[in-house]
Amino acid sequence: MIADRDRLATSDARETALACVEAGIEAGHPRTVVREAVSLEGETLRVADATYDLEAYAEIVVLGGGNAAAHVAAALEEILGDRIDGGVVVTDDPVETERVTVREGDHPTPSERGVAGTRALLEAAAAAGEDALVLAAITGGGSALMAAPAGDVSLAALQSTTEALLESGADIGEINAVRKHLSALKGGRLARRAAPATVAGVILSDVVGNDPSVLASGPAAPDESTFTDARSVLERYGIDVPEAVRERLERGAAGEIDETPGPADPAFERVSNHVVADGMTVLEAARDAAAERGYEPLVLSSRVRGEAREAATTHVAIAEEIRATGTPIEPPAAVLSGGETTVTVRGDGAGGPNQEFATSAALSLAASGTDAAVAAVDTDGIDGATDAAGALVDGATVEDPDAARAALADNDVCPYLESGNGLVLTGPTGTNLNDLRVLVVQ
Ligand SMILES: O=C(O)C(=O)CO
Repeated sequence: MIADRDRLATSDARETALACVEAGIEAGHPRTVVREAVSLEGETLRVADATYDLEAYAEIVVLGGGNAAAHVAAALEEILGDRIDGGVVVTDDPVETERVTVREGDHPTPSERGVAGTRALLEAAAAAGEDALVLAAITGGGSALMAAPAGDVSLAALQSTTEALLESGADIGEINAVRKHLSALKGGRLARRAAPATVAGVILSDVVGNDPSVLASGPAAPDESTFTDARSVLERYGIDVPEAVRERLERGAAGEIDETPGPADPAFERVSNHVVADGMTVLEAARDAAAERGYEPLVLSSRVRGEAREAATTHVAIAEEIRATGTPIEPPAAVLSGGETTVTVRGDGAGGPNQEFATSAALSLAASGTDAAVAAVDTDGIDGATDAAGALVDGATVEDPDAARAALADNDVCPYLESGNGLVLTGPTGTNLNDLRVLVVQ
């Protein structure tokens, strides 16, 4: 899965960090987690802890989107075979399916083809009858991939708003509060389109806390955020948006446009959202891989967030403590965390949160002389808007601390890491369960 693995795995600590990354991503792949969470016995379909009597439904369709949505659709087809009548998913990681139509879109910036695919998805949702069972394959990346600009908002306006939001340092709940109010699908509007069909969300969570209304901007979840919240996010982060976006949010806040459907909306009477995998799925597998290699594992949290470079300093401090005093665990040890850090972009370069985390960690490791390797990856294989999943570093990565600091200052760590042989390249992994960080302390 990791390109040029041998070149990267130059020490036992680095090898172990890569093994943890691979084990975590593999454990979170839909072919694994969907098979665990979904099963068919006779006419009873189990999705997580819910059961559906298939005799009650005239058709079964798979609808959704996200980086891993086609893999979810393929896994559902394996389980349900020709019981699936059709469906549409929009993704940037296509895979062959027999019955569900896979439409390609783009991530992290929405595109024309994504809009076209999403139109087909909305049409399929509207066509689902009262006696249909909709399996909603929803995964991270869905917000950009399932692009359906609402009202007078153009695709170009949605693209520039998306880019400004992603660079602002706002968290995913804040970003998606805005996106939900610019969309014909997000914020529960897909479920409203499909109602009164029964909807069972099969969700891979890449958001801290697994809130289905935030995940992929909650196409099938009631939304409690408001137009006013969306305006506050833009104000809080000083985000400039095109006129049509500003006007829509203003009109919505003034009550001139319908709010996204909330929990009391009848559209959700037959909807249940099931999270079948999340960041902890990845962390548990990575923890086991570390233990198998003789490293004492310590899972810190699946909920780490905040500015990537600062989170790195804290993580390295924990590694330093382990090395210096054996607290809270004795080396050799592997410290693991998940969640999603952010980058407040001030410069004009290439990189992503995991690459900034790794660069900042490498600087701290070099400064303290700590013998540790650090891997930080986005489990979908795409960190920021680069081709790298993230990076693998140690204290030796930073030969020139000033150059590393300059790369961070310009948010241009991707070329810096590339020149130091630090980038981890996987290509699209088929899943998306947030970030994984592994610190292996010798
Ligand atoms: O909203 C999205 O698309 C995300 O990746 C978070 O789920």
